[in-house]
Amino acid sequence: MTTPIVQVRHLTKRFGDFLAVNDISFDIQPGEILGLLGPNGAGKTTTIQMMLGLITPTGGTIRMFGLDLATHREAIMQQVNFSSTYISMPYSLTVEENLRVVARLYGMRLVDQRLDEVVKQLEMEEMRHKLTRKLSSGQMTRLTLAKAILTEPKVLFLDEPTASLDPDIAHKIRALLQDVRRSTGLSMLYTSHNMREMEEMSDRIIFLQRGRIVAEGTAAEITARFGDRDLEEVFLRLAREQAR
Ligand SMILES: Nc1ncnc2c1ncn2[C@@H]1O[C@H](COP(=O)(O)OP(=O)(O)OP(=O)(O)O)[C@@H](O)[C@H]1O
Repeated sequence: MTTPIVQVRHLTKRFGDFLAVNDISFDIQPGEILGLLGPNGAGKTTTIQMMLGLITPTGGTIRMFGLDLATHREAIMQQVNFSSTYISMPYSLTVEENLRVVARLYGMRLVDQRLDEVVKQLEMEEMRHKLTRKLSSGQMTRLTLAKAILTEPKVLFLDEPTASLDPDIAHKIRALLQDVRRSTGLSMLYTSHNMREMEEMSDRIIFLQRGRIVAEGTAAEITARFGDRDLEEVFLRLAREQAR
């Protein structure tokens, strides 16, 4: 057995009387893509925000690389990055300037070489010198992804990484993430509302409903367990139950 790169135990978040995340435990192995699925309000973003140390858990522990996030956040975050549609970057800077700020924050060396590489991988040549305020939503998604892979993290949190992308570039980005995972052993926690994408990308999936894990396994295992045809049917069933 390999040692998990991420270990989450009994993680809980309460907002007042409301339990947004309710005693969840899971591991992520080196090189594994773990899908985090659940209807709106199930607790996915709250979980990711706790794993990035942006909000403090009410209970439970998060360990990465064998270290406790509560006491080693800075060391852990050097090896972690994330992409989310909610990220905002200074609009008055160009794409390249924004990426250089990220590189500086992470204390990266050999920035020029790495920048060229990422711009090429994400086909961002045309937008490289554009002001961030002038980007389309698909270009903005690519910028947040570039920011996420630029620092060559060991763990990547991807919250809807292909939102607003056209099918062609979304396909290329999924292939790129798989390539990076194969060549570097990168681990990912991945969310998407696109069930086919979740089936394609995730080695394993955890399904959240009202803050609790209600199913865990490969897409095929989860589908079989509920006796449904595909992940989409499982999702609809659990989303409708949560809404009741
Ligand atoms: N700061 C907060 N104060 C009070 N309630 C909150 C706060 N942040 C989140 N919540 C609530 O916690 C629940 C979980 O929200 P969360 O954003 O984690 O869900 P999600 O699974 O990411 O949903 P979505 O798919 O819509 O992004 C929601 O009911 C939300 O209203």
